[in-house]
Amino acid sequence: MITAHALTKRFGTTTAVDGVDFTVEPGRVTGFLGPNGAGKSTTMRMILGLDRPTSGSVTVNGHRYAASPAPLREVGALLEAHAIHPGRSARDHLRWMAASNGIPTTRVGEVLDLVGLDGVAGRRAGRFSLGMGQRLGIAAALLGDPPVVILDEPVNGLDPEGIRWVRSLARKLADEGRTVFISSHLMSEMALMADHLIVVGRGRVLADSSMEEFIAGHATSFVRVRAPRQSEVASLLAGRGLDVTAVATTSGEELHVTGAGADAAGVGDLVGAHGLVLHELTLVRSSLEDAFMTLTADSVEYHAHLDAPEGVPA
Ligand SMILES: Nc1ncnc2c1ncn2[C@@H]1O[C@H](COP(=O)(O)OP(=O)(O)OP(=O)(O)O)[C@@H](O)[C@H]1O
Repeated sequence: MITAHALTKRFGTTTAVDGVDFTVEPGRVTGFLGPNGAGKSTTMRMILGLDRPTSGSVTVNGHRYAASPAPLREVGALLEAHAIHPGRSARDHLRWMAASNGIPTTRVGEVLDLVGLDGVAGRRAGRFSLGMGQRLGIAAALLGDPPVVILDEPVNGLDPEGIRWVRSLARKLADEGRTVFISSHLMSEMALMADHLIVVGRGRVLADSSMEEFIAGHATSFVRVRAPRQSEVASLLAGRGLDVTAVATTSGEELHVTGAGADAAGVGDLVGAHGLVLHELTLVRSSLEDAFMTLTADSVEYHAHLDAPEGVPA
């Protein structure tokens, strides 16, 4: 279990992590989601004792990780920038790590097999693709068979097969009862991988809930209606207690209908019973990606202002 309490990290005038509290529990995959610069890597580095908190604390299984006598057996971590000697083979890299941590070298073969690198274990790591490098980093993280696994953006650079593999590995590790903490800036990825979600923006926790609760609370939907006699349809629906908003689009005005009972069939039946004609009736679900963007909109460090003409500040 990982526990952060009022955890804060400042770099000069930048507050990278701003008084966060959270718990990462065993037996489930916890997604750590936030836009670039939200403070995810800094938080993970503090968990691992690589950065010292400015104030507050973070513990792994009740104590500071840096104080652990057998670090690799307690926490396995893949950080974004992992240093591997380019001239050393994958097998030698892992053997060296095992030896310096008192782990039997027989474990090296097991983890190489687990991550699918057994066929290329003798090749120099400097020649590895980004995806192979990620797999090697994950192999290193699992070397000590740790009960706590921390992976910072593990799917970066992986192809779809590799992404699916990370997903099933995370599931397997959680099912074995381990604490699995995975960062990402992609909501779509987290939705498929995590049971629990901690969303951060500008160093603060914006949401901490089960994936199910997050979806129920944030994924919204509305019914899009177009009709030749639009204002009559609008007043009919509003008269039944539905929330109706007229929205101007490039292809003319449309109605967005929300509220209890705002399903496409109900809207269609009601309008039909009053002899009115519809040209469009669509249930539109906002994606989880939209929910994440809305939640973190104020926390994004660098916005792309695509609609601003060149040279004009947006
Ligand atoms: N060593 C450092 N010195 C100065 N500022 C830093 C340092 N490390 C991180 N920061 C700043 O702290 C903030 C949080 O960075 P961090 O890397 O933790 O975010 P992140 O959520 O992991 O983002 P990304 O997805 O881009 O890696 C950013 O504004 C970053 O520029």
